[in-house]
Amino acid sequence: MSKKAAPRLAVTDLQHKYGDRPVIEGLTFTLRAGQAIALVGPNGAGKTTVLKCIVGAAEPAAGKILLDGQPIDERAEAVRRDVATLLDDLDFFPDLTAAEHLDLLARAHGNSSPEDLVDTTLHDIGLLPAADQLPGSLSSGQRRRLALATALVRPRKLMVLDEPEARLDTGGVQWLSDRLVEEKKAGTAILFASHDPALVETVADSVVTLTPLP
Ligand SMILES: Nc1ncnc2c1ncn2[C@@H]1O[C@H](COP(=O)(O)OP(=O)(O)OP(=O)(O)O)[C@@H](O)[C@H]1O
Repeated sequence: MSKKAAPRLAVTDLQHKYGDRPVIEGLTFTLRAGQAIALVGPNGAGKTTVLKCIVGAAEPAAGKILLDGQPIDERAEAVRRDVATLLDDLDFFPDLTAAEHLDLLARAHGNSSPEDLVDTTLHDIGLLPAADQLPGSLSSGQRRRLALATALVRPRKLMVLDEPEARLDTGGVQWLSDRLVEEKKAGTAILFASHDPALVETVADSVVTLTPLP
C-alpha cells in the first residue's frame, strides 16, 4: 500500500505573540497540493501574522510548520524555490522597468530565456503597455499588478498571498480569481488572506476564520 503524500503545508498549534500579547493561539490546518485555503477575519485578527510565520518573516512562539513534511526554513533552498510570496508591496528597484523586474526574477530562479514568459505574464496581468515604465511611474494598482506578476514568473508549489485583491480594479480581481483557479488546477497550493467574499468563494476549498484575541 502506498503511503499518502505529506500535505504541502501542515500547520500545527501555531502561536504568535507581539511582546507579551498573543495574537495567534492554537492554529492548526493542512493544505494539500491543488487546494486553496483562505484566511479571513476582521482587521487585526492576525492573518498577516500567520502568513509571515509561514514564510519565515516572523518567529512563532510555538507550533510546527511543515512544507512537504519538512520543517519550513526560509533559508532552505527548497523553500526559496517552491514558495511564491506576496506579502506587503514589494520594494522595486527604482531603475529597472516592469519587464526587467520580471526578467531578473525569472532568471534568478533558473529560467535562462524567460522572454516569452515575461511577455505573456505582462500581457495576462494587463501591464504590457507599461512594460518599459519604471516602478515610480506606475499607478498604485499597476505596481500591485507587477507585484503579483513577480509570483507568476517563478517556479512555485505553494503561493502565500496577503490580500492579493488589494487595489485591483474589478477586471483585475476577476482575472486574479480565474488565475488562482488555474494555479490550483496546475497543482499549486494556495494560502491567501482576503477581505473579498467573492474571491474567497470562488478560489478557496476551505476557509480559516481568525478572530482578534482579547
Ligand atoms: N510588528 C508588530 N508589533 C506589534 N503588534 C503587531 C505587529 N504587527 C501586527 N501587530 C498586531 O497584531 C495583530 C494582528 O495583526 P495582523 O496584521 O496580523 O492582522 P490582519 O488580520 O492581517 O489585519 P488586516 O485585515 O488589517 O490586514 C494586530 O492587533 C496588530 O496591531
